[in-house]
Amino acid sequence: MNSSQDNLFAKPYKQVSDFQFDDKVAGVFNDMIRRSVPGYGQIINTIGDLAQQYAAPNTKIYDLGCSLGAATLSIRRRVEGRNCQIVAIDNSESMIERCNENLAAYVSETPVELVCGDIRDIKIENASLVVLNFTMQFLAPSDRENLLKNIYQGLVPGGLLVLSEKLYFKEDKIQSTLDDLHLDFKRANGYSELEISQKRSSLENVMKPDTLAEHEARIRAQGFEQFSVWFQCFNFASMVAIK
Ligand SMILES: C[S@@+](CC[C@H](N)C(=O)[O-])C[C@H]1O[C@@H](n2cnc3c(N)ncnc32)[C@H](O)[C@@H]1O
Ligand SMILES: O=C(O)C(=O)C[C@]1(C(=O)O)C=C[C@@H](O)C=C1
Repeated sequence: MNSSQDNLFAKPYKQVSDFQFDDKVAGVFNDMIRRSVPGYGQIINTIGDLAQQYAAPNTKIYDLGCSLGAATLSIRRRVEGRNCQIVAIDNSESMIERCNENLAAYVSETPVELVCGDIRDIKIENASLVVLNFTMQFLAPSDRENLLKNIYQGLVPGGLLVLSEKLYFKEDKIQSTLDDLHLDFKRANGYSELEISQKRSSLENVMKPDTLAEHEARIRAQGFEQFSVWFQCFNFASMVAIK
């Protein structure tokens, strides 16, 4: 996938503005997320494996907050021949434009409906798999329950939700220990102290992580029968829930 190197926060800003998924971010996003989220590549590959297990014939698969289409591409490779339709949605025009190019680079018989829109406004229907890969953390906390309701109602029985998120920990020493490990991961990937601190300020008002207990309680409250974390590295986790 095409992406320039992320140096968006490398020069000092007098005032750091709130993080947005604009054209600048979309242009470096593949590099940014791989250097910022431990296990991202593994999570993308595993979403494909889960699609192979869960995508039921003649159903839909939703990739909510698809960005450049990494999860959609991973899924599409694994569900050929099942008459599935993938619906990939993002409200950033720059992401959708680039996602469209990325999808067009590979031949596939599985159609992808690419939607530039808000995931809070669409109706999920006849879904065997719904993916929220580091997207829900950017919704206002008050909107998260409704989104999960919509997902639960739109899943077929036995359907799967994959939810990946940055986590917050209520226990202060655990929070600071795992946060420090994440910062070391970013340093090891070449980010400077200035880049790390400016990006942190930029995300502060925009990205509001929940605790794992909050995620589990909200998911189970919708009626999901089974729930587990299948991946965790430091303060990043990916969860599965089965209807
Ligand atoms: C961290 S990125 C997701 C990464 C992507 N799922 C992946 O696996 O590479 C979050 C994405 O969610 C999108 N987003 C945030 N809020 C949204 C909303 N309300 N509706 C649609 N997309 C949204 C952003 O534009 C951004 O592209
Ligand atoms: O928490 C951070 O420092 C991050 O950079 C995380 C994160 C994410 O989890 O989505 C935030 C914004 C970018 O989309 C890439 C990574």
